Amino acid sequence: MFTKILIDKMDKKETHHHHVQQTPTKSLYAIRMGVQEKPSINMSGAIPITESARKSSSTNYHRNHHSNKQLNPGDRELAFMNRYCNDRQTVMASGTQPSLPGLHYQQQQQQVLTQQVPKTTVDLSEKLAKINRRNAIKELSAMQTKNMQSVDKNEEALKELQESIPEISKIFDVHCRIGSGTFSSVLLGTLQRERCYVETQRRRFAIKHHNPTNHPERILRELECMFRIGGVDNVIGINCCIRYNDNVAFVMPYMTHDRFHDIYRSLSLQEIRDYLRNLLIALRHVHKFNVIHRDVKPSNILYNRRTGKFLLCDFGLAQRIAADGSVLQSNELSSPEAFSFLRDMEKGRKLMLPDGNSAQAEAEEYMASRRMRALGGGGGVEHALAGPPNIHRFREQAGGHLTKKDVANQKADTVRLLNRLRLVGPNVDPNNYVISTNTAKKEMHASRAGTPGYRPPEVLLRYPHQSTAVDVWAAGVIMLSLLSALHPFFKAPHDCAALAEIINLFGDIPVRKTAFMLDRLVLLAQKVNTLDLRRVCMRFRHADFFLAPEIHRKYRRPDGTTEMCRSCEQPTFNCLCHNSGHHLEMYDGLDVFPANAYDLLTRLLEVNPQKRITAEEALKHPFFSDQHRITAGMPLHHQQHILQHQQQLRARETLPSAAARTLKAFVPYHMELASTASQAAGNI
Ligand SMILES: Nc1ncnc2c1ncn2[C@@H]1O[C@H](COP(=O)(O)OP(=O)(O)OP(=O)(O)O)[C@@H](O)[C@H]1O
Repeated sequence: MFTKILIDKMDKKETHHHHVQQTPTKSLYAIRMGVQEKPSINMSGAIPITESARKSSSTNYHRNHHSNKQLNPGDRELAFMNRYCNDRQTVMASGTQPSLPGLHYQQQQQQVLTQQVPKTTVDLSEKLAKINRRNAIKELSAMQTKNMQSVDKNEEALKELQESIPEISKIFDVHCRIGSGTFSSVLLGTLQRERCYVETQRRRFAIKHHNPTNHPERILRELECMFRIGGVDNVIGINCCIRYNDNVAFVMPYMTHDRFHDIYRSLSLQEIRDYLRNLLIALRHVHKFNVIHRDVKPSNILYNRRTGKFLLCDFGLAQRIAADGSVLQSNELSSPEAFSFLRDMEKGRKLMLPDGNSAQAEAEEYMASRRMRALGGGGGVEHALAGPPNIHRFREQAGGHLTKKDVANQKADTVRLLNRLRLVGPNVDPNNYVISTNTAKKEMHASRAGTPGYRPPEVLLRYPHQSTAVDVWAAGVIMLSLLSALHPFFKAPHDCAALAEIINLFGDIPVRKTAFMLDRLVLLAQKVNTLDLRRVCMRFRHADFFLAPEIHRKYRRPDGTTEMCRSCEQPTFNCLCHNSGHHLEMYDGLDVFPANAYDLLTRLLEVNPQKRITAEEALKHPFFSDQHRITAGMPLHHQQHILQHQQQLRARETLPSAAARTLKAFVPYHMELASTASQAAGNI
């Protein structure tokens, strides 16, 4: 049956795709026509255009270019065309023609230039204009195909949900797709019975529609985690679960969140501290249940920068560990555990609480957090990462005139560093890079569940007895991205390369030692030095300063060369090796993070899982000490009051009231579909 569904779907997708490719939309057609109908381009590639039109197109482009993400597809086309026109004008202006007001004047200039410019230049600029036009058309159609595909995917997800669980559209107004992963599509829904409310007062829900190919036991495991663990301490809860045949949807409180990719470079120290604290609170909670989340990564963290709210979601890969440290297999659907769980869920019906995650509730919470901030308290912080105190001095050094050679040198330095971090020996066999030293036990089977780039050494070393330390490592990788402003930090295509990246950063010795302790032997061709995490983070975050020509000139040898460190392959004054023996440029005052941030980072990224800090211990680390929150110049008694308030808030953690155990029972309906589902809706 699965196969049939899959084939049907694939057929549908393919037909649709053909349709998309063959029939350009009206707007594309119009734009194509526009391009073709333009007057033939003269030697300067200029299309007569008034100055005011030029200005407005240029302003539009700049405005749109910066806010392109918020634009709808039509606007994006407009932005693109504006840019296209601008680009053509740039080509036109590249013939040293100053931009002058007035159409008449331009035409005069064109005539003058026609007479003066030799034929070869004319040919060249015509060719350039043609190439430019062709590229623009290509780019435009690619952009349109992408837009159409995303609209298609959105509609496809809506249609699929409504077709596979028909009752959903009797309970919810499903608005759009808000996310998708390997195993599911997540859609935004509001209750139909709240249609009478103003839109902003309607509670919003995230409906996670599992792909029918997702194994039922896996879905059950995720559901169990969300039910038993979720709803408190920054862990996502569940409102209800609806099943129809082989289709399952989880209904969860919706949370507006920021994409990590958009914010990781600009988070302030306080925001980073709050982000990590919230993550560790969530992990401490999950780990209390002897559960490894196994997929801790930014896209599974919902974080709202404005309100400071935080939720850890997606328990699709979670695993329970037994007392002896072995990973428990998920419950079989017919096992007594599964039944007892479903019974518990049934009882959970009565635990329903009203949600408060409407847009209005969110705005109110934001205003409350602003008031708190005004008093000097925590919560979401608006301002971006403030520059270090000595930033001006460094800027002066870095801001000197850059020659082409300087820029090339800068690029080469960074590329060398990235290559050094990502290097994998050419003769390594990716399927056979680690062997077991314990010949008595031949097991090499270990769980690899997780996302590349976030897997810890013990997973890459195929160690079967994994623990909650797996998640702590992933939290460390997130912290590494935040401190270095490099995301994703680890990018290996396979586990062998992933281990190589870890060795390239932490050195071969810690990895060899850990491997030995776990009865493993890593096959390494050469020694690799440990790098200094703080300098690596600073090097990426403040690349401009490390690459400032002034500093490079200061250390250049009389013959024009620069001494390089053979181990980290950087100039010796920028050496990144731990305990470097070189004379280093210290960049004092450049770093915005306190030393204890790097101390915590080192402990989260401890190669040896048995020595790695736990989430609970990490929360007691001085990096999170409240002393950082005492504001200079404010009477202490006032701050005491703030701290008390903060503690009360923290007791609640940052969980929206919405997510507190608002559980609905699992609704396995088939025949009695209408009655049960409506009843479920009534209970939300
Ligand atoms: N409660 C929610 N509120 C708002 N958005 C959500 C919510 N839950 C999930 N999302 C969005 O949907 C995306 C995918 O969700 P989720 O990670 O649970 O699905 P998945 O199929 O398991 O994904 P992956 O395969 O990437 O792990 C998230 O990254 C997030 O952007």
